[in-house]
Amino acid sequence: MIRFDAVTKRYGPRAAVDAVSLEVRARRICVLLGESGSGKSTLMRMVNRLVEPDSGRIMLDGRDIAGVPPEALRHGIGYVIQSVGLFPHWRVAQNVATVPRLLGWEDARVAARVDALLDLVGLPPDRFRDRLPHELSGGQAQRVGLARALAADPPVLLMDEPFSALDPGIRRELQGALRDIHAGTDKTILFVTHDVEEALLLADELAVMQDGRLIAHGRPGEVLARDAGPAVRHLFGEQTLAFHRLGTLPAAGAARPGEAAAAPLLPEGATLKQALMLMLEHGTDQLAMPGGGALHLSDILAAA
Ligand SMILES: Nc1ncnc2c1ncn2[C@@H]1O[C@H](COP(=O)(O)OP(=O)(O)OP(=O)(O)O)[C@@H](O)[C@H]1O
Repeated sequence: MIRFDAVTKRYGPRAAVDAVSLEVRARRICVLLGESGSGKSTLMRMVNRLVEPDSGRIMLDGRDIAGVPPEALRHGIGYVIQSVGLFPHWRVAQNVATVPRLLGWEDARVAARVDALLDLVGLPPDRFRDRLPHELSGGQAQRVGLARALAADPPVLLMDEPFSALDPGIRRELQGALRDIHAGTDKTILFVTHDVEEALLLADELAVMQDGRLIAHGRPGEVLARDAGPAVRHLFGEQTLAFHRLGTLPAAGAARPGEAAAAPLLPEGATLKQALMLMLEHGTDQLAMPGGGALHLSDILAAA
């Protein structure tokens, strides 16, 4: 769906993005992860032509975006940024309706779409549609920003550290809301963050950047595999890499047949990290699996 072919962008002698080739498959959430200055935002901003590459090519649905006028391109790409960027004198409904209005939708269609989107992002339209941006909390403003990006139903969403400025609790709520929205709408999402926990929570695919280069790409479990290179180990923390890896492994895969008498029951679909947390919480070294079987602490250690 989004393909970068040897894309390079230089500022002076330094390459902000250095010969990056990456394919983001349709309907996936691909998280670009890397330390500050590694080139994540620059790579993302080339997709909607806010930045032009010096060399290489970016294909969107098989079409070279260099041949698509930026305005037309951006109508098919939602863009959400950390500072939200709502128009301060426009009410929430007007802000959300920006792109549908540019596309010439009729009033009734715009109004219905605005209400549906406010519902989708968890803001009851009756309470929120007539508010001004300064009457919103940071989390509510970010929800409006997400609604606005989704307004014309673009197949692609670019999200550049959208939740970084929010409190941890609100941030988790919005991460959950984004996963739900993604599950219900089939968008292809490119998401930039330097937060490892956020990346692992959201990513179908991880693309790890360092000094402008793509140094790892794959499913989180592949990127965090035991043979991960030094840069990935450093980013995820030498001490915590194995723990993060447990979060990518389904507990069901490590369980054994048999009973775990009187042991706590692990929820359906839990990871080994969740299993370990549950063992610590209950001070036990065994869990019962939903549908039968048992998971022992030694099974977790063997898989880590
Ligand atoms: N317009 C610009 N002019 C000059 N240098 C730039 C410009 N934009 C980015 N850079 C440089 O390119 C490099 C990559 O920047 P970029 O913003 O893409 O990194 P990032 O990984 O998104 O960082 P952060 O997480 O801090 O946002 C940095 O060294 C930055 O200083």
